Amino acid sequence: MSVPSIESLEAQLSQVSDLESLASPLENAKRLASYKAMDEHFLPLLASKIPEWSKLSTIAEFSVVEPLVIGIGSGSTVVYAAERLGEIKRVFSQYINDLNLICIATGFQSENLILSNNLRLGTLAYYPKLAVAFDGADECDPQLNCIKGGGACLLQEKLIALSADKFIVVADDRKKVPYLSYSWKIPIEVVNNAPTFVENQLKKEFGDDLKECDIRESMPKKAGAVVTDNFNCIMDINVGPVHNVKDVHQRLKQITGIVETGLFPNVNCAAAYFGNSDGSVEKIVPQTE
Ligand SMILES: O=C(CO)[C@H](O)[C@H](O)COP(=O)(O)O
Repeated sequence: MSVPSIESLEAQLSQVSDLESLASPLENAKRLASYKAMDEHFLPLLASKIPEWSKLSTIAEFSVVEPLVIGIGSGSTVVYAAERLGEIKRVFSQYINDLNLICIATGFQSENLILSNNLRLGTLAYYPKLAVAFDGADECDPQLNCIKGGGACLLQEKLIALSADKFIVVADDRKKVPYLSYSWKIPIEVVNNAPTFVENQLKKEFGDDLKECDIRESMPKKAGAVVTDNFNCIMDINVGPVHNVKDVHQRLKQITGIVETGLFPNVNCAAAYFGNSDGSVEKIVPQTE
């Protein structure tokens, strides 16, 4: 059997337009954005690892030597990114002995996503350098600064995003905002006995700009506060519109008891894909000043 071209394998991947419609236009939009992002950022990476592909004469002859390390985030949108990666692995594994594809999770949900799509789970300790990380966002501004943490995974999400050569956001179009804290509060991960201390420090630091400061509750599923994968709690705060993302992040970070903030000033976010309910996807790359 001859080895098919990479392009013909890519053509074996499902076309979103041929897939059964999901429960709502919003879910279709999330899937569309995720599939497009995965195709545009993972497939070229995979192709670059198998440059001698055309010279192979037998199937299952080739293994990728260097691990391809990918971050898979949390939330409801990245579910479709993991699904697409699982499909790519399935199709290419017909011809490649070992893709050597390792996925790093941003938390409990993300681990299950990786495993349920038959992807190989690795740890950040063992694979500290990622080629690319895919994740959702609660808000994303034109410079691709983000608010994350709607699913309380912000600490691990930031570790994974910053460990990657590039970070790719997948979202529906509700997440595209002119500036951060447009409609979302900022989640902050706080040591679990420190919310009162932190609130007092926030009042000192932000004065009247601190409009809301709530401990995130788990009710009705559990009485009491949400406990993160790192056994901390989450506070959702409103300090007004955030225009200088780095500055607000740093002012929060210097408060003892705040482990991490859900503000993600853009360091390596290369693109954001926003799925629209009309079936289109808008791709945004950072604006240069
Ligand atoms: O930051 C997150 C979890 O901590 C999520 O990525 C964010 O909340 C977006 O979720 P969704 O894709 O469900 O809109």
